[in-house]
Amino acid sequence: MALYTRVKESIAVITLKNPPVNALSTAVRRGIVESLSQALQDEQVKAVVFCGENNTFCGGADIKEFSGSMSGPPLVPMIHSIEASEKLIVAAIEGVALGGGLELALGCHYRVADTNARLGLPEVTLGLLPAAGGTQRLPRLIGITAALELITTGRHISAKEALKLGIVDQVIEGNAVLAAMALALSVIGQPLNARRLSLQAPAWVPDVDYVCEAALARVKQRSRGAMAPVACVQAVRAAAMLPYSKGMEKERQLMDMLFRSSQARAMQYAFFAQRSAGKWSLPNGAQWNNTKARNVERVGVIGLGTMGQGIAVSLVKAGISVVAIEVDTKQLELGKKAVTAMLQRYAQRQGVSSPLHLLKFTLSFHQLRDVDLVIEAVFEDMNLKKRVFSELCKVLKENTIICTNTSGLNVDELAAVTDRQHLVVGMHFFAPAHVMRLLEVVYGSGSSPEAVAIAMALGKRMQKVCVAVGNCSGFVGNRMLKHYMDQSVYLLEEGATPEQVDQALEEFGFAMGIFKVADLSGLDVGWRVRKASGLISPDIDPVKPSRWRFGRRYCPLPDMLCQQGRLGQKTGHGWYLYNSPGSKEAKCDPEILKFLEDYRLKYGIIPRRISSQEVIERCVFSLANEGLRILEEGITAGPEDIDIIYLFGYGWPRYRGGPMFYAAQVGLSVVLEKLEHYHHLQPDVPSLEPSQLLRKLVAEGSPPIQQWKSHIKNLHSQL
Ligand SMILES: C/C=C(\C)C(=O)SCCNC(=O)CCNC(=O)[C@H](O)C(C)(C)COP(=O)(O)OP(=O)(O)OC[C@H]1O[C@@H](n2cnc3c(N)ncnc32)[C@H](O)[C@@H]1OP(=O)(O)O
Repeated sequence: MALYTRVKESIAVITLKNPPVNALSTAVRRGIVESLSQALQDEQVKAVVFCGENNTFCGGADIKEFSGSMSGPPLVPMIHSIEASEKLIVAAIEGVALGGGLELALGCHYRVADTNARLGLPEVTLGLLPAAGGTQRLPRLIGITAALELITTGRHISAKEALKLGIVDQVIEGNAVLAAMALALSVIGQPLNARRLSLQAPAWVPDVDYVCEAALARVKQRSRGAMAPVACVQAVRAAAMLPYSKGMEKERQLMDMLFRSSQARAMQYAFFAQRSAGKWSLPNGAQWNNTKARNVERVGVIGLGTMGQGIAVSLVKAGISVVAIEVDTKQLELGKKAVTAMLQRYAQRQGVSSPLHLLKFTLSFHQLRDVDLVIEAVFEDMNLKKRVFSELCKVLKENTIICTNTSGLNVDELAAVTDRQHLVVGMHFFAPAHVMRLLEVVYGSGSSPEAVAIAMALGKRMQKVCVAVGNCSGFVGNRMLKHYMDQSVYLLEEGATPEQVDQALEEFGFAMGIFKVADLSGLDVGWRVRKASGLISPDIDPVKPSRWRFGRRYCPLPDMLCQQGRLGQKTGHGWYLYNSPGSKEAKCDPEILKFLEDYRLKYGIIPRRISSQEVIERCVFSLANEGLRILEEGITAGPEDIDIIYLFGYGWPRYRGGPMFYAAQVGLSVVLEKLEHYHHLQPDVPSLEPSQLLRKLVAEGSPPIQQWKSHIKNLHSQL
């Protein structure tokens, strides 16, 4: 709703009330229309101030309403009547003015913001465009180029930047509502036409066509198949080329197309999935709102390799003191140099003072005696990690949390060597740890809810998107990835090339195809894991290794590449060829094509043409199938957690929602049918066998993804 109040005789204040972000729900829009009409009818009122309750102007349209049938006053005519008002209207922006919230403010004649306010048109991140006049009014206010940048990225900007761009008229420290009233009193009576953005022409740009074409090329390259950024450019171009009313018509047409799209549904799902992952819960009933996390101020980081460096940088950026440990002076100096350089660059870019005083580098475990939490980031070796954990217990305070950054080792086995199993959790960062947003917080069978809460809260402070997951081999992300990778190499055996598989995956929307990713990470990473798990042993023929291990299909191609020293980018060749070791541009390598041909000949495999559809079905459905198994086992609380892991850690295209959402969108019965088909063709690949949960969900009529949790609960109670 909206609250109407009269102050200072001649001023009416309309306060949006819809906690927590005053989204423009049906009730709020009704309230605005009624309050505005009251203000316009009251002869004593000369000016109106719009503001939001609880120092939050407005978070935009109510996204929850998008999935139902919309009712109540529509935004476009509502904002138009604000702009057309004969009485002066000022927006007092505190907290946020986002999406429809900013569009409402753009309909007002003046805008005042407080110094901490954030503004933006983030509709593109929801698969939409600013369709309440935002694509037409903003270019008229700040010019085509700046509007294109803001609308196509959805970036939030500070009040300071908004002032510089001309979006707000004043930025004040203190009460924006009082400042808006003061501004209103100082300009009452002045003509308003010059303040009505729909009546203005966008500032002239010498070559609008060129600017828009360049923007189009940029967004197409960046968004990898997402429709909304392209539509945003088209709408802004209409603002540059057409009169306001025609531009609005174009905005509406484009919005109609986007609003109905599966991409918009996926991105709106992703918005709520991200928030749902933050509301973690454990199988024992502990959850985010019934578990207190004590504060962490000092953290120890053990190991300053690539992961440790990134973790230390993220911690310091969050204002946390770090004691960083290495085994010898040389490693310590190397780590120190890298961390210091990263933080200095960060301070320079942000224009802040360097936070290096928060860092201490040492070789001595004794320096850890005061820390509240440690993150172990040593080499991925169980025995080494166990040794580190035992040593830590000798020096740490008795309530210090011990976290491991393992990417898949058993957290319970590690906890077992400590004197505090309840205080041990996994914090699985993704490389590079100071850049990647994802953090899997892994709870073991003995981890206390408090330890999980502390790790989740620390991750959030480090600006990570945290997902609580149970302890299993590879946790969630890497466990699922294994099946996706297996299918991709089987496809090579059967006739595909690395480029063909990668192209299909990139067209699907992945940031990078699987073989390019493997070359980037280094093929030896997986090789080491396979050696440790007994899949590679000295008695296996290196020239013609078996294609089966432990009774299951196995593809030895990656091992054979490693044996040839083809480890990826770092050696200048892997699945692709690179100009030199370390260079990034992947080129098709004729040697690999020959190698694959010889391999198929040696094993009597007749190559066949493989379609992009088959690549996607086999790689993506086997990934989703494993995700369903993870849900079945209760490793995550819901499908949203899995999707967030893939969106933030594995370059999954946001406009496809995540693997679980994608499976639901394609249709669970289709996924089931395809998996049955591929499993029939590959009976020696157990992971292709449709999961029990998939069969159950299909049998129960393929409920929407939001209802899966209750079906999973029933599955658990039947087990
Ligand atoms: C056409 C389309 C038009 C005209 C639009 O306006 S589309 C909407 C455009 N607006 C946005 O995209 C803003 C979305 N919201 C955010 O970015 C953030 O929520 C925030 C910056 C406004 C606040 O961030 P934060 O303080 O971290 O809080 P949360 O993100 O956790 O949000 C708190 C709860 O509010 C719910 N929420 C937030 N925005 C909306 C919204 N626009 N509609 C409906 N609900 C919204 C959010 O889901 C959280 O709810 P719970 O999970 O706590 O139930």
